[in-house]
Amino acid sequence: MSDNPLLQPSRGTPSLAKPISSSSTTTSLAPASNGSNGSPASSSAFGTPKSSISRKKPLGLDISKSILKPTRAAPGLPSNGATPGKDAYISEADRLREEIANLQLSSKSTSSNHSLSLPDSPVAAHSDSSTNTAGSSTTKKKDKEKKKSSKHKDQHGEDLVKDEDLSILEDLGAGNGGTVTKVWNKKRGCVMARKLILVDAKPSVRKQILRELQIMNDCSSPYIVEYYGCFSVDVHVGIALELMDAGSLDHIYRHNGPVPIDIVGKVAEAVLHGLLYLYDVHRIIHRDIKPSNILANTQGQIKICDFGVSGELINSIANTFVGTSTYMSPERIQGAPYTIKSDVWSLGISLIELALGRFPFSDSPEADPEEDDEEEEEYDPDPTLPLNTQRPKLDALKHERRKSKGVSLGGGGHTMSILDLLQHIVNEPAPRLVSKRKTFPSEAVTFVENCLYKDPAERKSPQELLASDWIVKSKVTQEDLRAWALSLSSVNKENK
Ligand SMILES: Nc1ncnc2c1ncn2[C@@H]1O[C@H](COP(=O)(O)OP(=O)(O)OP(=O)(O)O)[C@@H](O)[C@H]1O
Repeated sequence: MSDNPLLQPSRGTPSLAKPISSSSTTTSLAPASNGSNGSPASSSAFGTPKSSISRKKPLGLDISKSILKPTRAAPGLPSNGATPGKDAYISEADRLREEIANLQLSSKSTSSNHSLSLPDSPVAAHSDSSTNTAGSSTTKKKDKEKKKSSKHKDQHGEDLVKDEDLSILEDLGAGNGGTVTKVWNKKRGCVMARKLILVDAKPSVRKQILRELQIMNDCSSPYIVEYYGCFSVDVHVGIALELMDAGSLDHIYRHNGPVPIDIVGKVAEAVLHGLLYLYDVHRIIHRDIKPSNILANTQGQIKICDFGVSGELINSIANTFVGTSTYMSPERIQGAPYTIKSDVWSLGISLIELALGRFPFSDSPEADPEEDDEEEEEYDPDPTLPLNTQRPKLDALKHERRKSKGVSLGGGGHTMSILDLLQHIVNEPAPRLVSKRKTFPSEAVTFVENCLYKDPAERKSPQELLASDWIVKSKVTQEDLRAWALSLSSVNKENK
């Protein structure tokens, strides 16, 4: 996932939408919206780029934090002198959360303009409009800055999470924007995930990015990956996050096969709660919902990350990749404003992907990995087609699918380019939750259909979806989710 904590929302949206609209009847890019009402976004709301067209990067850095909700750090690591064990880690992680929460409380109690009222940050834009009247004095501003700067300090004036306290344990993954490693926080005695994003920006912009990221401090939800802090590391911006020890859903299905449909239902529920929390409480639209931004842990929790809070970060990611999300809704591809219903579309695509174990868009239903053998028999190479449109040999195909399931743009002998895919999303019927080999519950099929109406007005809202039968009648408990997470081969391997 990218740092949608940084970053993901509209990764590359503009640059992709433009070619499409020029080659089809699609509309040109509209100004980004900051909310479901479709009104034009303010310059900073939700980290939305001031001009979405000029943004090279996908939105959506991740990161979030739920200070008040206990989540267990991954087991198996020694703590500072304490007997290694689950309880030791829980208490360390909780202690850190409490410490941050206390700092927040004291900051808030001394001023209504607490540290999240940062200039140019999404929340800042929001809260400034209500609390900052024309007469804000210089003194007040200074006080505000002071509180901001103490936000991540402990009672000794030290940063709560500093890069030098983190020792690298292992790589967790890499996305377009950065790399993620599992780290041991020597000072706090707990494990964390550290995301490093290569940022191509001058020091002042870098500082601005770090300020904007502080908004994640204010996120507190059991459905949002917890944020512990951020810091500068050479040319990188580092973000310390809650370690989700079962990993992201894309890794999970790639290593374990399709996710059981009942578990997919709980994923849907968790993502919807997370989206609603972000929107209702912080007026943030996630903008980059996809399996790699949905994470699970062995506590049986499912959380989202990588929502875009820092426009500066999105703008400054050094990676030259001009990405786009293949999970983007048709209206977004056509340049319509982003709304929470765009996230609902991305959720629908992600759910199909998890249930089938492959990315749903393909020009051949035979792209189902379970059906590789059939494909081999049916494949009939056409020597008149260019080499790069020929289907590769089965072994290579299988290898490629294993490598790139989830962003599979190919199948059936042809390779779909990213522009073809975006055209396909706009012009063809939405994918459905169907498989030749499995029958899914009708409630699940209907739920996904409701996520994937191409017209956002018809598409259901998160509230409506949460009230649907598939969610309401689910009998899957958190204990079941825990058992599922513990059964994953990737998790088992880790624990050996
Ligand atoms: N908090 C976390 N706990 C455990 N694993 C994580 C965590 N955050 C990220 N990861 C792992 O690191 C991988 C890389 O994450 P990153 O956000 O850099 O990119 P991405 O979301 O996979 O791709 P993209 O940059 O295209 O969005 C994720 O796919 C996930 O497997």
